[in-house]
Amino acid sequence: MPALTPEELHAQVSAVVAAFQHPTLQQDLIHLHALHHVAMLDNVLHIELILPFAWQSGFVSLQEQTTGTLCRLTGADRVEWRLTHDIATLKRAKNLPGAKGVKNIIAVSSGKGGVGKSSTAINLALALQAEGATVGVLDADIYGPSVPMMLGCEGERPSSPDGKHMAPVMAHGLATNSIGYLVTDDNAMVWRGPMASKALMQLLNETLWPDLDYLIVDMPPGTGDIQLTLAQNIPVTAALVVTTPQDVALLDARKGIVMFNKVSVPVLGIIENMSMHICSQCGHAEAIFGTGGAEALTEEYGIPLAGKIPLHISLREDLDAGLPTVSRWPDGDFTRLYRDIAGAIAARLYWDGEVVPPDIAIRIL
Ligand SMILES: Nc1ncnc2c1ncn2[C@@H]1O[C@H](COP(=O)(O)OP(=O)(O)OP(=O)(O)O)[C@@H](O)[C@H]1O
Repeated sequence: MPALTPEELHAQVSAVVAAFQHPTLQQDLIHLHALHHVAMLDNVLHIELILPFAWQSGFVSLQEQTTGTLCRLTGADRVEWRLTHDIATLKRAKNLPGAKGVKNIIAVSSGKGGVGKSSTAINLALALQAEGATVGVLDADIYGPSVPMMLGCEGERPSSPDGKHMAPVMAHGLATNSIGYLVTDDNAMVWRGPMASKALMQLLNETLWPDLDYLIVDMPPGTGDIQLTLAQNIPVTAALVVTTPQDVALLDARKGIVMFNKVSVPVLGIIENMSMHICSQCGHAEAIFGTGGAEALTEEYGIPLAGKIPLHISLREDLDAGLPTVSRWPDGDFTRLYRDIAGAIAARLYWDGEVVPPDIAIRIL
């Protein structure tokens, strides 16, 4: 096969890459300006992509689906792929100035306690990381700060390099801070609303976050004053509402959606947790909390169903061991599920959002 000119090579690769379809792509990769570099060296085709949202799973599909065709069309022996992420900063609700070092904040909330908001927040944070992003977690769940326990770093304390700011606790690659690192016993439980909101805003603004693509904020459950104040003041890009399929949880999830609407925070999706019980003995799936509720909610508010996570004993055991499922079983089925949800969320955040210049993080230490 005669060697292609660089222009011909670029045209061939562009055509194949442009034809690639994936649920996360609302425009093809060429229109997205993702194809950064194409070259043939020693009969190895080098292709570099730059994506504005966390896209590792999409990248794997692209390689699987196009490598053979590309070799055939270009005469290359193999393809050397490279993906770089340059995650876009997206417009925040009410154009609030961002938190230093943080590109995008995603609030994970629930209308009521115990639906698995923290479990979902942590596994999604780890899944976004696995998808190629740098991620942090702010545990704002003042009434049950479970993030330290779930990440296996109970008893740790953030250090302070300057006596004013806190260096986050690093756990499983995530930069984390939690009221649970700072307040022992049940002290925080008795804080009144304004005190709690102030403490949480301080936690957000006085943590020395490393450059983060996404900061997941595990919100306190419910829709009271604290939640409303936080939803209003945290520079959130979008929110996720976690619910279970029971009517009572759905009723509260509805209140959560209304609360975010009130303060102009877009709700990116609803996550149905504990949607099916999967028996650890026989694998039988049973809808012990009912079915169809989250779908009804998504229809009513025109908000997408971001995903359904089953109720399974291993998800709880992993968290109790301080080794969340996505971290403990990187190739497991539940990890696949969380990564699919995370990839879809990252993409939707980008497609629904408006790209703004990142804040320049200036910190005086
Ligand atoms: N899908 C699931 N399968 C099995 N166990 C789960 C699942 N989701 C959550 N759990 C378990 O349920 C319990 C409550 O979860 P979690 O603490 O995440 O809820 P929450 O909504 O954040 O609660 P709160 O708001 O009261 O802090 C935990 O023990 C957790 O491990």
